[in-house]
Amino acid sequence: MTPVRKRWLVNGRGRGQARLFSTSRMCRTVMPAWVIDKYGSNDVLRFTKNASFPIIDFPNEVIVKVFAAGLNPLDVSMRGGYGAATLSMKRDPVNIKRSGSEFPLILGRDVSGVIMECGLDVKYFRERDEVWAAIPPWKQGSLAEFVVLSANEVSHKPKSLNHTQAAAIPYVATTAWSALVNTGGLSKDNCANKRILILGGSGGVGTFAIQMLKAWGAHVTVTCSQNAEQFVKGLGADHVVDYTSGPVEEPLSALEKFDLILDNVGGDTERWALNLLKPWSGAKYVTLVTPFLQNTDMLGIADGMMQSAATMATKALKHLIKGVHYRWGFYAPSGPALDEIREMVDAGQIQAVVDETFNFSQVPQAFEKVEKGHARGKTVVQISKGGDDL
Ligand SMILES: NC(=O)C1=CN([C@@H]2O[C@H](COP(=O)(O)OP(=O)(O)OC[C@H]3O[C@@H](n4cnc5c(N)ncnc54)[C@H](OP(=O)(O)O)[C@@H]3O)[C@@H](O)[C@H]2O)C=CC1
Repeated sequence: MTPVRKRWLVNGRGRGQARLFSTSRMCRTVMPAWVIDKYGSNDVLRFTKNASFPIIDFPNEVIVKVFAAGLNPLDVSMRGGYGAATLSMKRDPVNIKRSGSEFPLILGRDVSGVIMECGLDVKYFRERDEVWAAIPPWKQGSLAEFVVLSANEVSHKPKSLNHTQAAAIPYVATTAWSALVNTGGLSKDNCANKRILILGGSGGVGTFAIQMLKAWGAHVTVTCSQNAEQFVKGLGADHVVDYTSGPVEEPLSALEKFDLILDNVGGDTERWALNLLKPWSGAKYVTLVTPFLQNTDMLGIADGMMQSAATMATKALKHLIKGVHYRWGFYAPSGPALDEIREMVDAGQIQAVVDETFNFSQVPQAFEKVEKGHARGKTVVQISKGGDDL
């Protein structure tokens, strides 16, 4: 690890644009991180002090020193190779060329930390700004001391949260925002009196979505285990249905119909959930559990995408005939969405729901916890000393 003085660099690796950026005061080539060198179960996780230090390749990028990292079910799936075909297509070709593959791969989609370095085109952030972000799954993740992100994926962290709390929000928040706002068409101005059903309300996405929708004035019904009932009511859920005490569609069918359903559960929910929507009123069912990445993993990019498009179109048409809209929801990176969410957090409308925290040496245990399921909010790993809470 050789410290180098700050300098300006022109990085010309043939991407068709000159890349000017400043290196850090203490320019390092390696850093501590948890990596995987192949896909598999928890034993593929490996701690190293020699992971490649992130590089600013584009002038709109920032390097963030990670104080806390949130884990998501996606990290467990990606550890096993889920999405590898599609994500490899989106990965930085320079990095792939450097190591010959996507490995060593760093997982971890949520980050809360402080900006250490800004590319020359970055206007909105400065070094030492406290930030949070949801890291796209095709980029190296936050289970490392540093991570590089585009400035438009980053947002200033809510002042009312410490880093551990802040790391519990970005990925589930940007997913819920994308599903409810971009796909579902909801906003703070049109939610009042809308009836929303959240299938799977006690996990990461559910606990965030309940709070956001309540802040926007919606009436929120939630399905969860009986032992999570008080927990989700405490977050604002108006009505709770226990899915463990029998087929959940029966009690739900007895309720007034819904304007939107957010499905965090999948499986056989599609068989009955769309019947719970108000027909011919623009009502939407948005599911986060889609076969998109699985299809490309199994069939290859072209066939997998065609298969997904055909499945999506067939289902959308089938339900459109009955007067309801069927949609797939996806995580979408968005600093601007996180800016809006920060305001709601700092206004006391949304709280971070941290299920359990682990330290940096306990990353395998954190994965085990997420893998066991039954989440009540989020699992967070504290990465570096120096955050206000560490
Ligand atoms: N398409 C996309 O881009 C994204 C998709 N996702 C997907 O969305 C889903 C939810 O994500 P996330 O909230 O982070 O996951 P979590 O693991 O944090 O939460 C899942 C929750 O659902 C509960 N649950 C399980 N089965 C049922 C059921 N039948 N009915 C009601 N609740 C149930 C679990 O608790 P318990 O078992 O105790 O009841 C748990 O609290 C995951 O499948 C994830 O992969 C997430 C982000 C992005």
